[in-house]
Amino acid sequence: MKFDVLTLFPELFNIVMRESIIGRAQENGIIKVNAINIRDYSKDKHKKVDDYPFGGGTGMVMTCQPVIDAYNDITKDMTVKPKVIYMSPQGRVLNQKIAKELSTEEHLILLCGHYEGIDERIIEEIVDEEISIGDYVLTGGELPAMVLIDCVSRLVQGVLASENSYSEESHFNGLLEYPQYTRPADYNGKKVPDILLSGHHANIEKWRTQQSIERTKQKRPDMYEVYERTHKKNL
Ligand SMILES: NC(=O)c1ccc(NCc2cccc(O)c2)nc1
Repeated sequence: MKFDVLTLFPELFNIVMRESIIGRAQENGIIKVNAINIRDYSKDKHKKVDDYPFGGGTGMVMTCQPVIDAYNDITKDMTVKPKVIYMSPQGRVLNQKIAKELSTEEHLILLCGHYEGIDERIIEEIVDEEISIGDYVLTGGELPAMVLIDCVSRLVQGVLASENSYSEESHFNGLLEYPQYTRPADYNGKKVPDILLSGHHANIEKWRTQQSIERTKQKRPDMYEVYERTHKKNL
């Protein structure tokens, strides 16, 4: 899966996306993250990429020309135009379901805005979808783009060590994750629940499911309400 990222700060991606699981997935050729510097496409003699908003107001707006020219350049040889996602506070809020949908795409283009946003005509011209990582405003779309790349990439076949490592985890099955323990079995007098040391896998699975349900009910009643509706017969 390939991500082309249109950004004013490509170095951010070159450093962060080279580390850990995403970095290894790039080395293995499963994922490719290609950061493109929008500023390189500015035709302004001072390489300006923003300007004052018409109608007044504080802050600056990203101009059309550098972004549209960058998009046209990276897609000029593509027969199928990839989906363009603009990271914006106005977007559909990212969740595990959306991440799963996006992980089936071969190629995504992510557009990172800055300042107070981008000229609306960019959205009309090239953006297919706006996605937000939550209801708050950041200084730029780069962190949201990295969050999206991380949560989508880990669902791509071969990125995580084992497929089922995400199928049981939080949000994937509509529940929060059960508590996890590792050695030592007794840490400062705090013991690991006996059931987990029993080696009885059927009982362990039952205990874990019950823990997930209880945690979801307590921490995320909104998620529990959906789970209850879809599983009411088993509860
Ligand atoms: N919640 C998010 O996903 C998110 C995304 C981007 C962003 N900042 C850049 C920006 C972009 C557009 C308008 C705007 O006001 C600010 N901040 C938060």
